[in-house]
Amino acid sequence: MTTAREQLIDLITSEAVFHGDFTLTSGKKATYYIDLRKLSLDHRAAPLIGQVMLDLIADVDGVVAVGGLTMGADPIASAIMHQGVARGEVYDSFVVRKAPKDHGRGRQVEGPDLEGKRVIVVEDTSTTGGSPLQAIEALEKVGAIVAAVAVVVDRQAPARERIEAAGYEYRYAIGLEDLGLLPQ
Ligand SMILES: O=P(O)(O)OC[C@H]1O[C@H](OP(=O)(O)OP(=O)(O)O)[C@H](O)[C@@H]1O
Ligand SMILES: O=C(O)c1cc(=O)[nH]c(=O)[nH]1
Repeated sequence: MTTAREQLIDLITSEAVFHGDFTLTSGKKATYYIDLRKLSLDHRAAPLIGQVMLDLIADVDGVVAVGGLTMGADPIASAIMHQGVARGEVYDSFVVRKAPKDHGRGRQVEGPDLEGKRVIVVEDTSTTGGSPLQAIEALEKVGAIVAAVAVVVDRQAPARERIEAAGYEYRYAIGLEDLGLLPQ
């Protein structure tokens, strides 16, 4: 029987890798784009993402919540939360807005109160690591303790180096080699 990770790799390879000329969040150019939103919002793939990410973060102690910079991170955090409940591993989820809300409570981090709580920043695809670093800045402003950054697909651009240089643990579930792609 194939594992959840193997099934997820098959789905990403066949349905979420697009070839062409792309501009990335960082402004870098690339000849392929991994559109994980296409799968994190898909009923076949979302439970697999939840399971693979639960396995990835299982040994990080004392974590009460997972989430990241909206919107790529949002369905990843939800998948972890829902699959976690099914496994008896309880995580809440949170959403970090790209900027604080300009009305209501003016929050940038939405969800449970995270002051003094250990959290994991999640991400769908990581290239430069700028998005998780932005999420970390907002989380630390509300007093959260970031235990690690956990990513579904790592593009082998400088995300690991930047996040580790900033003092945070970085781990990922699927690398370019798993998808038959070369770093750019
Ligand atoms: O490692 P980085 O250089 O930060 O790039 C990766 C980010 O880019 C994508 O999000 P995008 O900025 O396209 O926004 P979205 O999630 O709102 O679609 C992706 O979901 C990551 O969050
Ligand atoms: O760097 C990015 O912006 C990026 C690359 C990628 O492959 N997929 C994605 O969603 N964002």
